[in-house]
Amino acid sequence: MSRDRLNEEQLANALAELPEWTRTGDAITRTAETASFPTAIKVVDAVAEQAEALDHHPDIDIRWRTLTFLLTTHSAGGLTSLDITLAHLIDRALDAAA
Ligand SMILES: C[C@H](O)[C@H](O)[C@H]1CNC2=NC(N)=NC(=O)C2=N1
Repeated sequence: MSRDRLNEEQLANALAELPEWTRTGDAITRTAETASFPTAIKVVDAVAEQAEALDHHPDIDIRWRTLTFLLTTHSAGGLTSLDITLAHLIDRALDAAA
């Protein structure tokens, strides 16, 4: 999968499929409240496994049962298709825990 930065048009198209995500400059973020702290940790564990498989890692903020994920591709200095792929996987992990 490409680690090239997405252009504005590619990014707009990709973000149209990710309504829960907010663009903040060169990153996208999603905050989600889970049912409990153990559920939040299970989501983080599932995401960690997928991030390893993808060799692409989110910044994760854990506050009791609220998780914030921040995605960017450090090596590219911006957003790439890896961030879009990981965002969809995180959406799926959150849905599965709901
Ligand atoms: C060598 C390895 O591919 C790199 O260090 C990877 C690991 N995970 C990564 N994760 C993220 N979010 N950005 C990167 O640039 C990155 N680089």
